Amino acid sequence: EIYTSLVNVKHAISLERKLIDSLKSYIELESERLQDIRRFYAKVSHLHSEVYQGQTSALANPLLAFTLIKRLYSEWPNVVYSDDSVENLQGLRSGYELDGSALPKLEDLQGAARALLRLQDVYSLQVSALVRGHFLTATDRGTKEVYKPLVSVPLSGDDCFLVGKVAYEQEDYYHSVPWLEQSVHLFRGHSRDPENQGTLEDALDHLAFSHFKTGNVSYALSLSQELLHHDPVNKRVLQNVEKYEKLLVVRPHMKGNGLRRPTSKYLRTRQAYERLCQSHGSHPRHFQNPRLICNYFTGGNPGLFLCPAKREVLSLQPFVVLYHDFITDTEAEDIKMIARPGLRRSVVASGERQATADYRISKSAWLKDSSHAVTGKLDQRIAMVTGLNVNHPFGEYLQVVNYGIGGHYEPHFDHATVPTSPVYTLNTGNRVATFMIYLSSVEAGGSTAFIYANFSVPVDEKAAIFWWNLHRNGEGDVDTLHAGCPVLVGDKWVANKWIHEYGQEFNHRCTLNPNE
Ligand SMILES: O=C(O)CCC(=O)C(=O)O
Ligand SMILES: [Fe+2]
Repeated sequence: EIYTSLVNVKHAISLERKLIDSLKSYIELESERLQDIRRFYAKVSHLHSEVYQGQTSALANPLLAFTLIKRLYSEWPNVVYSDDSVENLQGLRSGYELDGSALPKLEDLQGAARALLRLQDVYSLQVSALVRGHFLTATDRGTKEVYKPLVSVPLSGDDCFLVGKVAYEQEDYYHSVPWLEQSVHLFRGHSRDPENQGTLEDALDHLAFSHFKTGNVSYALSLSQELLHHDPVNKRVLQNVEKYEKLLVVRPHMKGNGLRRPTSKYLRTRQAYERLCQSHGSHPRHFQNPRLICNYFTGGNPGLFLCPAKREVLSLQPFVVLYHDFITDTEAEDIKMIARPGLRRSVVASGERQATADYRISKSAWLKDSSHAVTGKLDQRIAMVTGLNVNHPFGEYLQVVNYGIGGHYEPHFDHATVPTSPVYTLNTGNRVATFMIYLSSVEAGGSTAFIYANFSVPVDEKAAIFWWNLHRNGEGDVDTLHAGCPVLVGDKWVANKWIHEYGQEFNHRCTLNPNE
């Protein structure tokens, strides 16, 4: 899987660079081959126009007769049956196939297309602008540019076709329609490029059917008629046209029921989630609530006297704090470097087991090897600022996460909510607290959103965020429902340290008060 981590996407660039080199040498070889053929063509046609001049008498010259026979016997076959073009093509293909296992697969293409649809939804992006390479979001007062790329790369008709087709195949016509509209628009009046998979006819076909499925029969009819214009004997389309015409006779004003966004079973909290993702860091400030303080924090720990933690209290219920400049650039780079080889598709708890899910798109690695000085140092610092015991198994190993294209983690709890959860396999109780370090910045998107608590925290490079997942009585705090918003632009890395209940008996008092 490439699309679930930007590390892999970056690797794909070097793959393509190699392919460009081999395409260049293919073009050179083919040009030489064509040049040779052209020279032969020029030679023979010159003989015919200048020497024979259509007169067979010229063949009285034995030299001309000999060369004619030689040409027909051996020169022409050497040209006609040449293997050179096949050899050149094989060279090109073997360069491509050599990297076979590292090349994107269908699931990558579909995953990347779904990422675009997700970004379109969560950030209310206009498809027509996206297609032109712009990130415009619809607001009450018109449109706003959420991100201004250095270079805007427009999409082609075929690009849009593939995105629309992914939605179409999921019977998601809300998304297939705008993408296929763009595809049809871009394909019209263009000849077919060899690299394309779809054609104007394909796009018209899918778009017409999407409209038919959503009840817009008259539009489905006119698109099908346009399609017949290009492919007049297409039986299926001829039948469709007949069907649509009959339907319109019965109900001439049929307009369709409009496009409705498909409901997702995970997103009961979708509206709040998307609002928080769009608002780009919307936590209340200390001037709005005087108890939300910023301070240099030591917690009485001598280890912090010389360099106290820069602590900002973001929320009191649930209790969430942000530690600015928690990690140095070098430490963040070291952690990423150590984690890179171990990155695997992130999983989520699924009953008693763990499984991949569309609602968490990232790769992650557990840093189990305590021989790395940097992980030990971080553990020590986390223990100092939280006052908690983070040694394994009271703290889990550091989990380093790299998000992929449009990577996200939809609203979830970090703590176990069922007794069978894999969280309990350490036998140290539930995850009482989360300590999450931002190891990178991002250009746009990717905030951490607290859904019920109604605030979001933008990715703040080198900062760390801490919150209690459990109430003091050990019950899960539903207010901690949180999410990693889709990364709009950038390469987002975080590291999670989950701290468990056991081992904290003298550090974090529990309570017998059932309401606390
Ligand atoms: O990436 C984020 O902002 C949140 C990640 C998260 O909640 C998790 O990994 O459990
Ligand atoms: Fe989480």
